[in-house]
Formats: sequence, structure tokens, C-alpha cells
Amino acid sequence: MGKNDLMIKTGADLLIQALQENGINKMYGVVGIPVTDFARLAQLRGMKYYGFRREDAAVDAAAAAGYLRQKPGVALTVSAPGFLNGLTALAQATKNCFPLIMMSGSSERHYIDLDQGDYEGLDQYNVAKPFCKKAYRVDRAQDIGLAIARAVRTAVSGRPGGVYLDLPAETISQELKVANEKDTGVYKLVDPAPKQEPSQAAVLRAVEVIKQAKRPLLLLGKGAAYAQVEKQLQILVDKTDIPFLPMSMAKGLIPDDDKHSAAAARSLSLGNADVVIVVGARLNWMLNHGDAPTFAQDVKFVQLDIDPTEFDSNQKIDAPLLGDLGSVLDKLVPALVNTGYKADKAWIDAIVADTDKNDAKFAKRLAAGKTDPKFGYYGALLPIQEYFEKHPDTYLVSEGANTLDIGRNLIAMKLPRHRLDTGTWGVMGVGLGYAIATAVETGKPVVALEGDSAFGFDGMEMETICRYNLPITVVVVNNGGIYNGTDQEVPSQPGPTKLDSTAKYELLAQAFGGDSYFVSDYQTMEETFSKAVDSKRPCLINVQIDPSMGKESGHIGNLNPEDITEEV
Ligand SMILES: Cc1ncc(Cn2c(C)c(CCOP(=O)(O)OP(=O)(O)O)sc2=O)c(N)n1
Ligand SMILES: [Mg+2]
Repeated sequence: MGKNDLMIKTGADLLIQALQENGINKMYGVVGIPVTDFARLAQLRGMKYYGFRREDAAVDAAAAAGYLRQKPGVALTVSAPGFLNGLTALAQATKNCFPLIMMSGSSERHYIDLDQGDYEGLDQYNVAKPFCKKAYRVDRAQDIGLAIARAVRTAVSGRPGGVYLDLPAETISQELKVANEKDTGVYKLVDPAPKQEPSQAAVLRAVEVIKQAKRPLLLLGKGAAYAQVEKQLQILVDKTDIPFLPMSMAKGLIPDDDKHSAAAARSLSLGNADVVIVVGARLNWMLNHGDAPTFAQDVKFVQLDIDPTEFDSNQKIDAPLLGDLGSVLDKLVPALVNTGYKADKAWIDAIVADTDKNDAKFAKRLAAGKTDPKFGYYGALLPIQEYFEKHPDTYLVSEGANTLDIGRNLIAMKLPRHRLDTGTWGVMGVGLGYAIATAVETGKPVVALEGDSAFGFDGMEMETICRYNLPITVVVVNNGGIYNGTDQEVPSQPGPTKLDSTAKYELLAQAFGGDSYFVSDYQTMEETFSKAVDSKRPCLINVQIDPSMGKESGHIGNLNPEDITEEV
């Protein structure tokens, strides 16, 4: 082939080709110098680009896409301020173990290293490192195929997480002369997330520990939801009668109404289990680090995890099972079932009795919620609970404190990966980004159940939702504040947690062509909610509840330092 028969490929060409070669055809981002034309070219080459109003929502969306699809979601930001706006979401994805690649335009090294003051100059590659699984920088167009391969494999292999890919403007526009398509250095990864089988010895050790259990409990984390192991888990509980307790994003792996659920007997089941089988969950702050009195003093732990350093992070693990959860359960379930092991009937009966007792108490609160003159959470959320009972294939995204906590206990999930929320860090501002990605990736109706404060973190994405005409019903539960609307430490100024309990949030939908609803009583919520979701239109229901409703920090008030406000 003569010199002038060579093809010219730019860095941008190669980036798009490498992403598409690896099955990635969507990007979520906010453009500007130096990535705007790259996003346009991606659209011309058949990729879908979703433009957001702020980078953290876009990166959250890409992370949620990764969680739902077991392939890295891809986010695109500009340099420096855009990169920094996306950094929280990159860190959140890594903490949540969601596979994500965040690509940001950046500066050439010589400007950064000589501190020459480039436009939006920042050493992003090094700034990103503490907040992601790995950071990579591509200085040569010829390396782009390898860089994308590395980024994809890093994001999805082992414990999934966030990867930062630093893209200097120069690399995006760099030209590469290639003889043919094969010559570009772009290739499709072979087996990006290899299976990791557990050892036979580890399986036998775990079976021995579980067989001694009189009061076993299966604790399910979002790692189990991500690993898509619902089939193996259903067999496990059906064959052994071991009760299960799902963490919030693991709800629906086994339907919440399954007779083995211990969700309504959380304290009793956690506090009395003698063997806890931890599947894709971490014994972190959400589980009081595995300590008593949340758990029994002499509890034994069997832990299934893909990351060996997770074992003994907080407690001695009596039977660590290392591997990808699918491979581990494919070995552990038959090995245990073949022993004929069953949980003790007395244990199961104790959990059922505690469940019935707590359900009865909850039912009273729900009934009161319908008629309470002070319209509150139960009256606001009961219609949502009833809707999900009838329409389990609806997705729920939730954030806030009381709104999040009460909604988690009230709204049962019957299908896996249908609930996304604030995750391990309890980050506010993830709701609308997660909802957008869920609607885009699944095409199904999505309900974003938001506290009024939480909604404020990314409320402008209502315009994004309307612009793409997504079937998202945003429900803002407005109690006029962070936690509630009654904060008034000193007469001269509103308390630190106070917001506007009369805010007309619903007009934000109307402002962008969506449908607006205002609700301030149970009956209207009952009539409005199903109509809104069934419309499959972008809409916002502003649910004004009494400002006195809501506890400080919802269900995690115990994490606040001792009360330090002296009397004024
Ligand atoms: C990014 C960020 N900022 C601040 C917080 C602190 N915070 C904040 C600000 C919450 C909002 C609670 O108010 P809400 O209106 O969303 O919900 P409720 O009033 O129903 O409790 S919950 C919570 O932990 C956070 N978790 N994440
Ligand atoms: Mg509130």
C-alpha cells in the first residue's frame, strides 16, 4: 500500500471505535472545551450522548448504567471544574462498586508540570487517583485502543469500580496514519470480568460452619444484586429455609413477600443469628461493623466476596469464600443442599412471629396515615407502596433521610435491581441522575422518590428528564427541611435545616414541558400517583406534608455527636 493509501484516524475516531468495539454505545456528560466536538462525532458514529446540567448527575447516571448492565457506564466531562464536579460521583461509584469510566478533557503535561497556567489546567490524573479504582492518562492516539481495554477491564473485573481516563486535548485531535482498521490498536476485550472459582476446601469449610447453625441468616448486599445471583439465592432459601435479610439495594433479589424474608424482623434476626452468611455485603457502618448488640456476641460469619481484603475488615470471618458470587454460589448451594440441612423450625417460627407483630404495628401507622389531619409520610407513601404491589416491574430510585428510610421499609420490591438509592455513603443528589440512566437503560417507568432537600441537589436535571421525554415520575416529599421543617434555634433566623415548606417544586416540571401535580392529602395522592406513572410522561408530584413530620437524620440519628447545642 503506498504512503498516500494510508487512512488517517484521529484520537476521537479511535476513542469512539474502541468504546463501540467493546459494546459501549452510550455516554452521559456535560460538554465544553475540549470535548464538545468529540461528543458530536460520537453521535455521528451512532453513539447515544445524553447531555446533563451538571457533571455529578451525569457521572452518577453512568455509574447507575454500569450497575444495571454489568458493563462500564461512560461519563464525559470537561477539564478542571467539570472534572471536579464529577469527582464525587466517581468516588461514590467506586465506594458502591459500580463499574464506571469517567473521561475528562485535560491539559498537556508540559503545561501542568511547568505550572504554566493552562486554560482549566489541573493535574487531574493525580487528583483522581485517591477517588477511583485506577486512573489512566492517554498521551498518544496510538495507545487509545489499549487504554479503553484497560479502563473497561479495570472497571468490571474483580470488585467493580470507577476508573478515571485523562484525555489531553492534544490526544483527542492527534492524527494516526493506519494501513487498515486492524492497524488502529483497537480491539475487543477477551473476558473482561473473568470468573473466579472458590476452592473446594473453602466450600467444604463453609458447609461445615452452616451445618452447625441453629439460627442461620442470609445477609444480601448490593454486590449480590450486581452479580445477578437471584436464581441461586432463591434455590438456597427454598431448599434450606434459611431466612434472608436484604440491604436496601438487594431488595427484590428474592421477592420481599417471600415467606423466608426477615426484613420486618431485622433486629431479632440480626441480633440472634448464630451463623450469618454475608453475600456481597460489607460489615460496615450500615451493619454496626458486625458488632454486638446488633449481632450476637458469639456469631459466626460465612462471607462470600470477590475481594479477599474484605474478609476480616471488621470481624473474624469463620469461613471466607473468595470468588465471583455466581461461581461461589454455584458450588456452595448444591454442596449445602445435598447435606439435607434445614434451618431450625423454632428459629423460623420466631422470625415469623416477630414479623407478624411488627407488620401489625406498621399496618396501624399506615391506616392512621390515611386519615391523620397532619398529612405525613405514611399517607404520602402508601399509594406508592400499593402501586409497586400491582406494578413490580417499575423502578424506584430514592434519596433523602426520612423519605428514604420510611420508603425503604414501606415499599416492597419483587424484582432484582429495581431499587437504587444513596448507597454506601448515603450521598444526596444521586436521585435524578440514577433515574435518568435507569429509564434510558431499561425503557421502563421510573419513580424518583425524593426528600425536598435531596431533590434540591440535582433538581435542575428535571430539564434533562423533560428534554429526553423520559418516563420518570419525580415525587418530592416536602416537609420543609432537611429532616423536617421545624428547626428554629434562634428567633432571628431560620434553623440550619429549614427549607421552604410551601415551595412549588411541581412548577419545575411545567417549566420544561413535563406534567406538574400538587398533593397535600392522602386521597389526592391516591388518585394522582398511578395516573402520573401510567402516563409514562416526565412529571413531578410535589407532596406537601406537615413540616413537623420527620426525625433528625431519619433512622441514623444515632450517628450524630452528642447534643452540643447549649440553651440559647
Ligand atoms: C452530598 C450530601 N450533602 C449532605 C448530606 C447530609 N444529608 C442531607 C442534606 C439529607 C437531606 C434530608 O432531607 P430531605 O428533605 O431530603 O429528606 P427528609 O426531610 O424526608 O428527611 S440526608 C443527609 O445525610 C448528604 N448525605 N449528602
Ligand atoms: Mg425534607
